[in-house]
Amino acid sequence: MPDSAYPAMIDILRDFLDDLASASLDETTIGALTADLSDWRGRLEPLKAGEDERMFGRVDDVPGHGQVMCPAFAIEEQDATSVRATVSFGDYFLGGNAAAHGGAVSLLFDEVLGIPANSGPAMMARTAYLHVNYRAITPMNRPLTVTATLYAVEGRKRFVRGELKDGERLCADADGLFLELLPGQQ
Ligand SMILES: CCCCCCCCCCCCCCCC(=O)SCCNC(=O)CCNC(=O)[C@H](O)C(C)(C)COP(=O)(O)OP(=O)(O)OC[C@H]1O[C@@H](n2cnc3c(N)ncnc32)[C@H](O)[C@@H]1OP(=O)(O)O
Repeated sequence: MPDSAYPAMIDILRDFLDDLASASLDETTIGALTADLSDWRGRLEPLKAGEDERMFGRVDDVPGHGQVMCPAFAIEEQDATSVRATVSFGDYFLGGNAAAHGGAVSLLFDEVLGIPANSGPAMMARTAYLHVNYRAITPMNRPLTVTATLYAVEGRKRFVRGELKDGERLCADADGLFLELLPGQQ
């Protein structure tokens, strides 16, 4: 995707969602925003495309693959069985009491554990289960470290563990089973 403005547009969209989530809105602003968003719906609707033609979540060389569903993480280290990345939960991912939403933490783990689960040449693997333990509050708006390691492979089963840390403090850990798809399996 050389020279595309898409990654910068996704960055602005992330910032917009953080600003929206952290704002106290008056009725005039809500009305203006509704009109602008409605205008954009009209512009985007005719551009609907099949999965293979979409960009959202499918851009390999930008953090988060160019989507805003999950916090963008930046990979610092990666090998065949493990990955380490930094991530920050913006206001859009606030749960309550200054802690990140648990669903957003799970979504992050699904994405990050999916990397070592899918790093080999074999068929793609899908998440069969993802067990998440919330060990301490996941703080907002600061760099955290997320890691994932493929620790066992049994036939089609790939077992992956992950941790989310604020410095040395463990915020959450996860254990996932990813199953290699069979030929023809969706
Ligand atoms: C933010 C967006 C950005 C997008 C940007 C894309 C970027 C690209 C990055 C890639 C990163 C992908 C990471 C995301 C990955 C997903 O999130 S995938 C979406 C969530 N997962 C799903 O939708 C899966 C839904 N489930 C299924 O499709 C099927 O259940 C499965 C997982 C394919 C397994 O079905 P199956 O092949 O029929 O397997 P089955 O014969 O039932 O079981 C095989 C064995 O596994 C065991 N097993 C199966 N399920 C379980 C279970 N839940 N617990 C324990 N054992 C189990 C069975 O007991 C059996 O064991 P054995 O008897 O052989 O010892």
